[in-house]
Formats: sequence, structure tokens, C-alpha cells
Amino acid sequence: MLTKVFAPAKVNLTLHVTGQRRDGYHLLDSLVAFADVGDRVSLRAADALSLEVTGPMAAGVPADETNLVWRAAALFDVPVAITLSKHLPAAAGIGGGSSDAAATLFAMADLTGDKVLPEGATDLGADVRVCLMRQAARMQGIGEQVAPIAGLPPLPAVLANPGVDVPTPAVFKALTDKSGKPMARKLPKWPGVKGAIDWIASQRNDLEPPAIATAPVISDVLADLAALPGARLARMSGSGATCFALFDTRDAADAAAARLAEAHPEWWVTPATLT
Ligand SMILES: C[C@](O)(CO)[C@H](O)COP(=O)(O)OP(=O)(O)OC[C@H]1O[C@@H](n2ccc(N)nc2=O)[C@H](O)[C@@H]1O
Ligand SMILES: Nc1ncnc2c1ncn2[C@@H]1O[C@H](COP(=O)(O)OP(=O)(O)OP(=O)(O)O)[C@@H](O)[C@H]1O
Repeated sequence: MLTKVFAPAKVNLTLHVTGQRRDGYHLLDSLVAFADVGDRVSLRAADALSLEVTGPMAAGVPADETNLVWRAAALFDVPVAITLSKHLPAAAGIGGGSSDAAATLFAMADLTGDKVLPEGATDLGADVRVCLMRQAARMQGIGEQVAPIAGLPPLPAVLANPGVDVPTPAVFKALTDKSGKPMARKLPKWPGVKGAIDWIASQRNDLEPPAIATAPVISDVLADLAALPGARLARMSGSGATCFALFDTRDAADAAAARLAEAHPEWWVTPATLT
């Protein structure tokens, strides 16, 4: 039996860094949504664990035990042959590895019938827990506290990545002010897409300045996204380098994505709906 699970891109609509723990990990307050674009994990029972990485963004992604998909599957007793079809850029702030790991955990649970996640599952990455949620959520602590958020309307978006790898630890290291204000304790009720975008625009991604210091091209991506017709807001996701713009309608996002892709054929650009 072949089990297939979609691994959506994770987008940090907001990302406030509110402190740092003694062990170096940072305290976050983030509104996270998921895109209708992503990777695909498929697996079947086999004699030994194996992984093949395919798809348009497979270049450079490890196909060995360092891949989070492999590590997630290895937590179970059943050996499987896995195919990971990469459509998302890696080391890009959209949770590729974490989302792939979460999808693998779902697929393995489906295959084995196990109802409880194996020990170590959520230690695979800071974003794995939120990626297991697969719906808009508020993420706090170092990523281990996640709560679903109701009432966020589907948000039309363009995602753009300039092709530079931005390693997450380097960005956190370059962050100077680690005590940003959190989001309001109670998130507002959003009156439709326009109101939600207005509110998101009033929040921040505190990792933008240190990511731009690490990879200055990110400021070009943000400027080009903000200049697209109909763009209401441009912001970076996670630790970068992927940035997103939000639009009032999916038609506007589709047209803007086509325009940006034409201007920057060397960038990864896609329209998406975030939920
Ligand atoms: C920045 C975010 O993308 C926001 O969603 C995530 O918190 C990062 O998630 P991730 O890539 O799955 O992160 P991990 O692979 O667990 O951590 C990579 C590195 O980022 C730093 N890190 C990560 C999460 C966190 N709350 N504080 C940190 O300081 C640590 O140096 C860690 O070694
Ligand atoms: N399934 C995977 N897909 C992509 N990269 C992976 C995967 N498993 C392990 N890696 C390794 O992890 C590194 C980080 O990739 P990933 O796509 O998880 O980025 P990220 O920027 O840390 O995501 P985020 O910060 O949004 O959680 C890559 O450079 C790659 O070598």
C-alpha cells in the first residue's frame, strides 16, 4: 500500500522574538499559516529504510539519514521506502524540513495504525509541532506551544525566494534585540481579508533585519513584492530568505506572481492561498 501525504509550506505571517532561554533558544510569538503549495511524501512498507528525493527543488537536499523525513520514519519500527518530492526551496524559512517531517509522521501513523506519536517526534525541528497542526495557529515558547486560530480568512499571497540559503542559527545569532513585544494576548476577530491584512501589517517579523544583514538580497525581494500591483503587505517568513506579499484577491495574487516570475526568472516565485 502506498501512503501519500502533502507537506504544505509554513508561512510565519508574524514572528515576534520576545526573549532568549539560558540554552540559547529564542522565545517566539508567531501567527503561522499554511500554503496550498508544498512537498509530497509517499511511502510503502519495505525490507529496509530508504529515501529517494525527486521533484523540481530536489537539488542539494540530502537523501540520507540527515534528512528529517528519514529521521521521522526511523522513529517507527516498520522499515519503509520513501519518496520525497521537493517543490519548496530548502533552508528557506518556510519549514520545508519540518513540514516534510510532520507529513512523514502522518504517513507512518497511517501505515502502522499507531495512534501516539513516537518519542522524539517533536524534537526533529522547532516547527514540527506547528506543522503537525496543518492549520492557522499561534506558536509560542520556542515553538512547542501551538494553539489553533479560528477566524483567519484564506489569504491570497505570492511567495518569493531569491535562491540564497539562509541558515536559521546564523540569523538568530545576528539578532541584536531579543526582547520584542509579543502580539496582543487575545488576537482580534478579523473582519474579512482586508481587515486581517491590515492587522498583520501592524505586526512584525523581528528576524527580518538580521536576515537582511546575512543576505542583503532579501531587501530586494521585499521591495519588489511590495511594488507589485495590489500588494498590501510584504514580509519575510521565518528566518528567510522566502518572503511573501498579501493581496485582497487570488486573481490579483496570480497576476502579481506571473509578473514577478517574469522579472526574476532566477527566483522561486509562486501564488498561494494561506489558511
Ligand atoms: C524561525 C522559525 O522558522 C519560526 O517558525 C523556527 O523557529 C525555526 O524552526 P526550525 O528551522 O525547525 O528550527 P530548528 O532546526 O529546530 O533550529 C535551528 C536553530 O535555530 C535556532 N532557534 C530555533 C528556534 C528557536 N525558537 N530559537 C532558536 O534560537 C537555534 O540556534 C537552532 O539550533
Ligand atoms: N526534508 C528536507 N527538506 C529540505 N531540507 C532538509 C530536509 N531534511 C533535512 N534538510 C536539511 O535541513 C536544512 C534546512 O532546511 P529546511 O527546509 O528545513 O529549512 P528552514 O529554513 O530551517 O525551515 P524553517 O526555518 O522555516 O523551519 C537544509 O539545508 C537541508 O540540508
